[in-house]
This record gives sequence, C-alpha cells and structure tokens, in this order.
Amino acid sequence: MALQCAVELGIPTAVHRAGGAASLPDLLAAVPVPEHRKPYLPRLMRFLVVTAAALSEDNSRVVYRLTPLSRLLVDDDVAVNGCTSLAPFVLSQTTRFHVGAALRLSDWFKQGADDDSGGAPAAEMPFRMAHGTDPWDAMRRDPVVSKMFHDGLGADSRLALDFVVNQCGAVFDGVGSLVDVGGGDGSSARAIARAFPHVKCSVLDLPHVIGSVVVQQPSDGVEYIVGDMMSFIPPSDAVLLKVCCSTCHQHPSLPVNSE
Ligand SMILES: C[S@@+](CC[C@H](N)C(=O)[O-])C[C@H]1O[C@@H](n2cnc3c(N)ncnc32)[C@H](O)[C@@H]1O
Repeated sequence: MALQCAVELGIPTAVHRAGGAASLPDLLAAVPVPEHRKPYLPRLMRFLVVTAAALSEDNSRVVYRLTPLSRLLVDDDVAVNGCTSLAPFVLSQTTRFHVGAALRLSDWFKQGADDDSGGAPAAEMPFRMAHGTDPWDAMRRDPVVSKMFHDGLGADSRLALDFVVNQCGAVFDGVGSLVDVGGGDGSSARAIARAFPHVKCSVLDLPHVIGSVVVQQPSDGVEYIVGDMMSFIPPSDAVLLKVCCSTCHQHPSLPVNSE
C-alpha cells in the first residue's frame, strides 16, 4: 500500500524531475500534500527505503534516489512500445477488490473442505470469499475498477511484449494467425501485429472488456472477438495466454482448439 501511495502521490516522478536525486525539501515542494500532512511524509519515505520497494537513500544526508524498480514507475515520455510507466500496473493490483481479497487469504487457508461460511463454497478463491463473486463478474459491475485493471495490465503488456518481439521474435516464424485469449485491452496483440504484420492477430475477451477496448483503442489491424474462452476459442495457428493461468486453472477442461 506504501508503493500504491507513492505512485498516487507521484513520488517516483518527483525524484526523477529533481534530477534523479531528491532531498526531503525537494519532495515536500513537489508532492500534492497539504502543510498539516507534510510532517508525515518522511515516515512514508523511510518505509519505501527500508523495504527497498522503490527508493534508496544516501547515507551522508537524506537524499532519495530511484531504484531500477521505481524508475519503471516514473511518468515520463520515455516510452517502450507505448508504455511510459508501470505505475498503472501498481494501481491495477491494489484496487479495493484486490485488497479486500488479500485480507481473506488466511481465512481461505484455514477453510475446511466442507465449510461454506464466508459466503462461498470451500476451495473457492479468497476473492470470492471477500466479494461473493469472481473477479471478472466484479469488474463487469464496476467499470471504474475494470478500466483501472485493464489500463494496468495493458501497461505491463506493452513493456513485456517489447522484449518478446525484439528478443524472442523467432517464436512467430511460421505463425500466420494468433488469438490472444483473455487478451484484455489488446496491447499484446497490437504489439505483435505491429512487429509482425504477417500474423493475423485477434483478441478474445468478455463483452464488457471488448466493448470498452473498441471505444478506447485504435484497432491497429487487430480483430476483437466477444466470447467465453470456456466455450470457444477461435481456430488459429497460435494461442497466447498471458496472465490467464488462474482463469484457466479453474477450468481444467478449457477447450483449446489450435487447428
Ligand atoms: C489477468 S487479465 C489478463 C489480460 C491480458 N492477457 C494481459 O496480460 O494484459 C485476464 C483476462 O481474462 C479475461 N477473461 C476472464 N474470464 C474469461 C472468459 N471466460 N472468457 C474470455 N476472457 C476471460 C478477463 O476479462 C481479463 O481481461
């Protein structure tokens, strides 16, 4: 949560704009915190340094520097494959849905096989214990969180796919078509289509996800398909499953058809 707070206050970006090293007065001047809260900022900074989550501190005087991790959270114009920052990814993993589910983790571990207390049958995921439904249904009902989630995953995909297409491009040799199953905002498929125009790329996802992608993003030659991966996966030479394993594991009979 400290990292989420740092992202929301723009602390990595403030350190970057101060030339890569910021004193406490530099930060106090840069972050949007009212006077009566400023005395508490050093505690947050200390926590970020001690956990090595985002910042390092010079020994001689208190100067904060970006670490390799927090450099990825700077909101600047240096784009890798359209991804300027992984800050949206941090926010996508700390939504009220995610935090609520995390608070039920120990309950989930302790739950007996026949214990259906907590609003969910045994062996369901902590998310369902907390929210009474699965993540995709919860996001269908909350477009604000859904957008935050898919913006974050999209940022992650743009960064990751930059490495995939530049360093592992050989895996696309001989692939004429690819479907990104549970492809979210289509960032992965668009990156592949741009790098390898001979690959016909499609994205399969749930109706509310495809509906908002089509409104927000240029298609870039990618086809967006509404569907349920548990029922049908369009035939293609290759199937991409990125960050979908938990969804697939819930349905071991997932009918992958890659003819
Ligand atoms: C964790 S996200 C990953 C998104 C994308 N692959 C990425 O890495 O950015 C999982 C995706 O699977 C989609 N999804 C979940 N259940 C699905 C289903 N039954 N059929 C199709 N898509 C589904 C969700 O809407 C979400 O976009």
